[in-house]
Amino acid sequence: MRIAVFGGSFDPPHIAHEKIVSIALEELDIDKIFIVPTYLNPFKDDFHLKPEKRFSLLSKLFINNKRVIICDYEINQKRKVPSFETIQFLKNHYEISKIYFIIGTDNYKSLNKWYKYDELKKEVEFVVAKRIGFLNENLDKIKTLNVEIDISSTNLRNSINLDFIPKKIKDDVKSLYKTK
Ligand SMILES: Nc1ncnc2c1ncn2[C@@H]1O[C@H](COP(=O)(O)OP(=O)(O)OP(=O)(O)O)[C@@H](O)[C@H]1O
Ligand SMILES: O=C(O)c1ccc[n+]([C@@H]2O[C@H](COP(=O)([O-])O)[C@@H](O)[C@H]2O)c1
Repeated sequence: MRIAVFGGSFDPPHIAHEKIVSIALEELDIDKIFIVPTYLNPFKDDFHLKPEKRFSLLSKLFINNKRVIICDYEINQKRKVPSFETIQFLKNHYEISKIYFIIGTDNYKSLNKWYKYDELKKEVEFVVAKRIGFLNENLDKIKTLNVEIDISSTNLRNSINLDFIPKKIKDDVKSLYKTK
């Protein structure tokens, strides 16, 4: 099986995440995409929505797409999980012949600080989702995805604009932020 791994905080999921998945399924030669919500990004100090909630929002969002798997490995560890470890988990559990790892331009810049980066880059091919507002440079030798939606979860947490929340989970996100 050829796969793409799309890891992220998804705190909350937004329409750029949805678009990344649909472009990846269309443009990468893959059978499935594994979306892996973090328990907590190794470089971050806290999360906002609980991991189980972020997992269930993603599950609802992609429920009808058989090529999308929402993977609970990281949230079940209840700690920061380096992507290298997640890749080992996937390789041990599935017959995998190719792994793309999708990240946005912001993460691409700090990749060399990731845990066991030199080993990780031998196991996966990084694909960069081009992000408005970041310098999308030095990407000529790399596969890219043209996302072109200027939104981040941070902006959405600061002021929830439901226009940027995928239709399927709009009501859930609305009530989550009302009750917070
Ligand atoms: N608008 C976007 N364009 C391109 N890539 C994106 C975009 N939003 C998120 N990504 C990428 O998708 C992955 C998961 O994103 P993440 O869950 O961190 O959302 P985010 O909007 O970056 O959140 P935050 O503002 O909390 O960092 C990351 O690699 C991120 O760089
Ligand atoms: O492995 C690492 O050292 C590492 C350091 C920082 C970020 N990551 C991963 O990068 C992905 C994107 O994270 P985020 O929070 O920007 O959505 C997510 O899968 C993180 O686990 C991984």
